[in-house]
Amino acid sequence: MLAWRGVVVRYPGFELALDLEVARGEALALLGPSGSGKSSALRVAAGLERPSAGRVFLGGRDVTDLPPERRGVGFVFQEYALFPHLTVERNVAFGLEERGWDRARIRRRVGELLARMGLEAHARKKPEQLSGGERQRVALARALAPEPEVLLLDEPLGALDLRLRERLLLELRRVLAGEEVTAVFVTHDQTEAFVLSQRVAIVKSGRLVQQGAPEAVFEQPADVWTARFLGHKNVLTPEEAAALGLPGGPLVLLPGALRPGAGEIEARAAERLFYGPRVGVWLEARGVRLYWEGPAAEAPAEGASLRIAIDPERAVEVRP
Ligand SMILES: Nc1ncnc2c1ncn2[C@@H]1O[C@H](COP(=O)(O)OP(=O)(O)OP(=O)(O)O)[C@@H](O)[C@H]1O
Repeated sequence: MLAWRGVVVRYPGFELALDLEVARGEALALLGPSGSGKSSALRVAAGLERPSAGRVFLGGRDVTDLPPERRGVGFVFQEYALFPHLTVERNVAFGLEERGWDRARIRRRVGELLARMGLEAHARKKPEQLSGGERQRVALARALAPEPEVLLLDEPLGALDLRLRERLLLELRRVLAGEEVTAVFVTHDQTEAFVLSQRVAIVKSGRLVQQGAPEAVFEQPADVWTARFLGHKNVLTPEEAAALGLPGGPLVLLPGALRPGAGEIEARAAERLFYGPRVGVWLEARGVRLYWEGPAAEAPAEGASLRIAIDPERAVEVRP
């Protein structure tokens, strides 16, 4: 449905080189740290930026030379804010009027989207009268209104507080499934990428380092950098692995690999962090710092000495 083929974007001191395809109906997350080139990839797909080399395909058609409005993509970018002088419903209707939809059809589509986004009560308000989360939902409704085949979202939950993010995350997930749209979104937050997408593509310094289903990528990261970026805390050098009696390395210990209270390895609970539903404990064992997380009832007390076991089945080898 969407493909970057040999796409290169160059700025002073930076180069993005990308070959990537997104299937029809798929939700793909472009995941990477700040400055890795995710937004550039998205802007090239939207037509907001021309690549220095390579082509962009949409539905099998080469759209590299087409302007954004002729690509049939919807996008939600920070800089494309809502029209401040228009009400919520007029914002959502705007693109449909431009496309010459008849009034009855516009009214139907706008009503449907406002209902889906929980915005009916705000239909007559101006953007300045809305909260950040409501504005984000309007932007999403506006992008979805003309039934684009492809939806491009740059940090769609970027500026929101944690609770609102979680709520909008679920809504966005429902919308993506309900609209049967092909979606690509950019984020630096791995949980957001995991929850929303069927596939994640991880970008580092303008290069794709790994792609796959969220669980597959999490359970088998390509290398040490990717493992850490995805949030793994137990990433062991070969020396640390050897100290713990594990062959090979670098190794990533997957969740569930550490069992406190059983086994041969003597350890000390250096820090106990109460997160609410779960407790995190930093352990020191044979000169190696290890992280365990689980329910409070199973967590060792801070300062306690204990024995731990490591399940070698839950240790995966990664490239340095
Ligand atoms: N118009 C531009 N002119 C010059 N350099 C640019 C331009 N746009 C982006 N860059 C540079 O290209 C690199 C990649 O930028 P890009 O916005 O694609 O990264 P990103 O991964 O989306 O980052 P972030 O998560 O911070 O938005 C950065 O180093 C950035 O400074």
